[in-house]
Amino acid sequence: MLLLIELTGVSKVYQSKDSVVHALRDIDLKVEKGEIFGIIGHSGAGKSTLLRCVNLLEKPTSGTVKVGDVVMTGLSEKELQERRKKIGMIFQHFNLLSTATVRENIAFPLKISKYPKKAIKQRVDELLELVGLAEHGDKYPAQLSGGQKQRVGIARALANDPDVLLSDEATSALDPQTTDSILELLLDINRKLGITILLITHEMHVIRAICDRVAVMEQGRIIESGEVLDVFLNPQHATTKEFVSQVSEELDTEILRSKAEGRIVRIHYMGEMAYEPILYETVRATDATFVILQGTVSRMKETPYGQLIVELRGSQEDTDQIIERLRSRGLEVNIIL
Ligand SMILES: Nc1ncnc2c1ncn2[C@@H]1O[C@H](COP(=O)(O)OP(=O)(O)OP(=O)(O)O)[C@@H](O)[C@H]1O
Repeated sequence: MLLLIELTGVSKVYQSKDSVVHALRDIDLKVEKGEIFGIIGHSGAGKSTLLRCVNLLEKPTSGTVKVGDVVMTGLSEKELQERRKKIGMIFQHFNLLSTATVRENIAFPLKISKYPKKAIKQRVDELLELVGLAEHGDKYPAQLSGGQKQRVGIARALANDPDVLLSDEATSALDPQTTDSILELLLDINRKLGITILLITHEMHVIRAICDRVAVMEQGRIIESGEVLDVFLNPQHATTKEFVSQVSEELDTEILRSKAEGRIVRIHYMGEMAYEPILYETVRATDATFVILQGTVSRMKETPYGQLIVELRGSQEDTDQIIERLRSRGLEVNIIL
């Protein structure tokens, strides 16, 4: 895989008269070309600072930032301005010009890049079509819904045909339904244009919906990172577990404990895996029985992903054997009780 963004040993210290804030501490991050990479963390973890260090809107105190072949931290201000044209950015509050129409907002970066006038109109038409706003070009931002405003933001960010899109909490100001439609648009853009997306969020839902890999930040550090599925199935750090629980079914272990006669396990399955026959066959080979206590199906990006909470009733030996066999058939099994 080709690396598109590479941060090495990046630190950022904000220093004022009476305080020193270590916003980023020795960050190493590699984002591959074509992937959607998510950074999640609580408020103050350093996400915005990290994102803004990628296009050098924020200058790292130390470390290097490379985007494509270009060492961003080695560029002059003029060179930076040029390189930034190929790094689009979208924002939580859209940052649109309120006195300009949708078309004018989208045309803005093209004018700065000295696009020929005729080509601008055509490019804006293409972008309006891409983000689903073909009918709204002559409106002003105040006449649009939040989701539509973000679509304008996305069109503007894509105007100069960037290789990277940085997304700073792009869906945080939107309701859940609108959030999903914007996430779908980002996924669509990633697929159609092959554009690499680096996004920051405090919502695990966003990570699960569209990201390939995720990094968890806390106090200026990356505390955990990996493929989204691996992090979901095996969160290591307490903060990661907390984020994962945002999108997991809550289990009332007290109730389970009082009702259960046997051992309770959580089985995760992915894609079209036919878990029920596997479970049935595996249990049938022993003297044990099972009861399904809870089952959910959701999506991880576009792959169906489910969890099944099962009570295994039988001897320790039988239930051990069942768990081992399920695991050997590729299912992820966690023992809850
Ligand atoms: N310009 C600045 N001057 C001084 N301190 C700053 C500045 N920008 C950010 N910080 C501090 O750096 C730390 C990281 O902030 P940052 O905004 O990157 O976090 P975040 O994870 O994006 O949080 P949020 O989601 O609240 O924006 C915080 O303690 C913040 O107060």
